Amino acid sequence: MPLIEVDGLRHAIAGRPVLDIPHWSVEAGRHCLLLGPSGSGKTTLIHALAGLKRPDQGRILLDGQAMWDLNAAGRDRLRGRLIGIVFQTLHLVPALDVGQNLHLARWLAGLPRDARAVAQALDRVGLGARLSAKPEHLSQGEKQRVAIARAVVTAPKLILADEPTSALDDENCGLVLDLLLEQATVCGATLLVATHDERTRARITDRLELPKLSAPVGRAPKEGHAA
Ligand SMILES: Nc1ncnc2c1ncn2[C@@H]1O[C@H](COP(=O)(O)OP(=O)(O)OP(=O)(O)O)[C@@H](O)[C@H]1O
Repeated sequence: MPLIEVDGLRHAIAGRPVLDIPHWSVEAGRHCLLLGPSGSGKTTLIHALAGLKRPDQGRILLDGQAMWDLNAAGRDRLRGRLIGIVFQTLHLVPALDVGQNLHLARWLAGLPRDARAVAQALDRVGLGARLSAKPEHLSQGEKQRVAIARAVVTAPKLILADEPTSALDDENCGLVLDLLLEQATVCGATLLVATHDERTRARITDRLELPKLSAPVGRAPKEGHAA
């Protein structure tokens, strides 16, 4: 059974078409790349899948549930139950230490407090010793690993990772991909990695290629006016 099923998905931003996906599905447990040049709508699709940005048209089924038929609270619950997200800009909460960032993710997912689950998730990314560190005291690579640990501390069925490697050198790119694949396997999760990083192509063979639907413009036109 598909974990992700998308039909007739269309979205425009400021009058410019960004997404047009007639049909796409990903079977449970598969690893899939979401490929496309900068501006092709990868982040927009990740946010639509996660119930964070409503698409203009179309249907998104996650584990058989229609994400956008739910109200905001229902979407929050479905996201909490099913999805772990590694955001492009990581979004660690700077005022909270590493452990608290992971506890917050579990709380937002409606899960009970579980210090062991948090410690295990950090151990699995090699950061067990940094539980009490604030994000500002971590290197970029360490922050990225915390973001991965936070995405999997809820034992999600779907891991969404938005451009997790493009800012990394070859060695760290390989390490982060290894970690994502390993964590997906540990959780038995479906993994979707959005990227324009060519180095990821050899590691994950399933793919959705997004075309760029319209040329970039210097300034976004007003809502409702096509570029
Ligand atoms: N808030 C916004 N206002 C205007 N245009 C936007 C906004 N957000 C996104 N866009 C435009 O929508 C298009 C798709 O953006 P999106 O971030 O989804 O692409 P992407 O493939 O993830 O790009 P990248 O690889 O650079 O992160 C781009 O052309 C972008 O400029």
